[in-house]
Amino acid sequence: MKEFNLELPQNELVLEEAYLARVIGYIQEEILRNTQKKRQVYDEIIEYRKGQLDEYRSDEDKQIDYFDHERYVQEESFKSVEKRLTELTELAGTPYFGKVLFREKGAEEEGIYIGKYGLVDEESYDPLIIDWRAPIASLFYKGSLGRDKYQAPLGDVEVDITKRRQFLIRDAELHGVFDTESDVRDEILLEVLSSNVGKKLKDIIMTIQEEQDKIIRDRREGVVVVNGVAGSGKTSIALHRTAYLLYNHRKLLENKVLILGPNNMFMDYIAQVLPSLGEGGVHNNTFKDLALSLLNYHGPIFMGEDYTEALISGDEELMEDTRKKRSAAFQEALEQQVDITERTYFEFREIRFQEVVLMDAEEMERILLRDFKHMPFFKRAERLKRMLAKRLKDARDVKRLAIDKKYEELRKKMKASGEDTSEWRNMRRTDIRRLMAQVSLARDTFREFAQGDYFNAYVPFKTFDFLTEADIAPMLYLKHRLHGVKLPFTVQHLVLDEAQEYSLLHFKALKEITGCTSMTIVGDVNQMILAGESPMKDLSSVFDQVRPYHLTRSYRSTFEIMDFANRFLKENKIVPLVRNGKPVTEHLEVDLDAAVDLIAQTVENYRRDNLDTVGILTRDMETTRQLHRLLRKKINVKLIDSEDALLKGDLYIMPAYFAKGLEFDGVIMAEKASGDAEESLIHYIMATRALHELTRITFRDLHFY
Ligand SMILES: Nc1ncnc2c1ncn2[C@@H]1O[C@H](COP(=O)(O)OP(=O)(O)OP(=O)(O)O)[C@@H](O)[C@H]1O
Repeated sequence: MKEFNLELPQNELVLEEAYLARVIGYIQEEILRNTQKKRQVYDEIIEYRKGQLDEYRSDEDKQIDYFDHERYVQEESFKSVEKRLTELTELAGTPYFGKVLFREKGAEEEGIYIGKYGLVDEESYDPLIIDWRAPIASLFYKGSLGRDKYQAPLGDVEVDITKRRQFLIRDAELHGVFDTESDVRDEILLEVLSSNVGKKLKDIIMTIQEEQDKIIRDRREGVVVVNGVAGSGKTSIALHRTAYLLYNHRKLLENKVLILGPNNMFMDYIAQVLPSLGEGGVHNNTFKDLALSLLNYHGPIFMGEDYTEALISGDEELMEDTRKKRSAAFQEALEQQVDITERTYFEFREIRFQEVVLMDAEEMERILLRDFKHMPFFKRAERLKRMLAKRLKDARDVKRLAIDKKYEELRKKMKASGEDTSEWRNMRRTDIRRLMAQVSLARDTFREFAQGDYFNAYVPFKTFDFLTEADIAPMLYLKHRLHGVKLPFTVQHLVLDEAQEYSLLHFKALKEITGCTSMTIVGDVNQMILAGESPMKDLSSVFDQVRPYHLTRSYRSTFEIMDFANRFLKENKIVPLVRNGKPVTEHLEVDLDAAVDLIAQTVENYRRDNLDTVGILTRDMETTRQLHRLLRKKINVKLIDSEDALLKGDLYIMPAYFAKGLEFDGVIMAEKASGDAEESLIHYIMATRALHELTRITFRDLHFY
């Protein structure tokens, strides 16, 4: 690895080396202690198990009970010891990466070391390492020295920050140490950003920037909305914020965070970040999959890549329908439909059982439209059905009692006069049977009350004779309004990534279904697949306590790449962090054969430049498939033609809309020459996927064969 100057005065360096040695020594002892503890827990379990088996040799139920309980205890103690061992093993290589010196009012200067996990010397109670998520660790991520504050459980604490020091420690050795007055940045950040990406998104705790840290540590309550340019760290921020919130509100949030991303490929791409920060127990999904399972809809639906393809290829009808279904007017129309459904779904009428009126039309209307207005409509109908069933039962009991009474009197009379009573029994049975048949008939008149179907109410909104992706959020919203939709788990914090694609109805449906008031919403309004207004820009009409953030600085790409990508933006341009790289290369309007050769050649050049992952990004699926057919004769490239594909390997070809949120060391934009200004957003998405090198190749008049 690259060595940095160890630029401290000799005496300070000696002190730092000594501290590192102390901490590493302590970690190793802790590893030993925990390994023994693990062994001990294990042995105890084995011993105990043997004893139990002997004792309950003949009682299978007891044995099963025991194993259920034992498995639980075993899992709990094992989990915690194992988790700690994993953390300690990681700390043994890089125990910390930062230090901050500060003085509280009237107190001595003190210093704390910041690492991925906390560590306390159990004898002296000295905090050897402070977890980066602890409130006091925020001092390390502040933009400057001097007066500042951090949030403690009992309120803000004012401090004077006197020094901020960064360390590069690998394999328990000190490779670099710097004092930085301003943001955590400079050489370490540039070094991190200059390295190759790897196949999955990584954590950024060593180099979180102040503007990012503010969002990560913003308070739990309310809705944080981040609109940021490509590469500004939105996904990273959302995930680090999740880890931060879990650490500081574990009881409330454990297993109660839901992260929704755009597709499964993206979810897989970000899957490592939270575990690498020591956090699990978070629910992940895509909006589509979650919604379809809540809708319990298994019919055909035009969605995913087919739908996106149709949109970007300019299918006017589909675009218009999509725009319509994203609009505020459409939400209004759905509300009206709820209203119409409530008033017309059932006929308000008298319901009788023989001569008994179980409910008159007026009461039925009152129950369905007024008394239980706070409940979803079909829930009210279920309630109505239960009320009717109860009244029917009561009426039946009265009748039944009357039958019993009638025959009892008859029996007495016949007995007194010495008549044969066998006949009355049959008559009684027939009467009861008749009564039950009438009850059943009466029940049939309101049996269907509990079977309301939201889908019927949605039918008038179907534009085509099939459903499309644009119908999913409205259907979910409508189902929720009519039936009340419930998630199978509790959500206390909701994270939405790539949220520029969400319509008002998405936000409303999610808010109401989860009942969640704490959210982190991130997206880039410049990366919408179908250009238009994104409600993400102002969510105050949907949520309370909205705190918007705007990020313009990008960390992903070189200066040259960002400068190039800015061409495709009219406003809100990216502010590049100055990290220079190779110039962007363009080969415009070449013949197809030459283009294929150029792509293969560029991949080879990228390899020579030590780039690991390379993405060949096209505009649509047809170009992707055809180019893949031509390219695979020359290079081994993986075709990504489904949003559920797995990113295996290191050279891919895919349409740009799949690459949203992903990144590659080198990117080749490969497309037909068209000069269509409408495509600038797609170009922006393509260009901003690249970290180190970017090449654009356009080919003339493509006649694929
Ligand atoms: N403070 C940071 N230190 C180091 N790397 C960072 C930092 N912030 C962001 N990055 C890196 O920049 C890249 C972009 O981050 P991320 O994917 O989170 O951005 P994004 O805003 O979600 O991008 P997109 O809009 O393209 O989805 C990642 O490689 C990430 O690791």
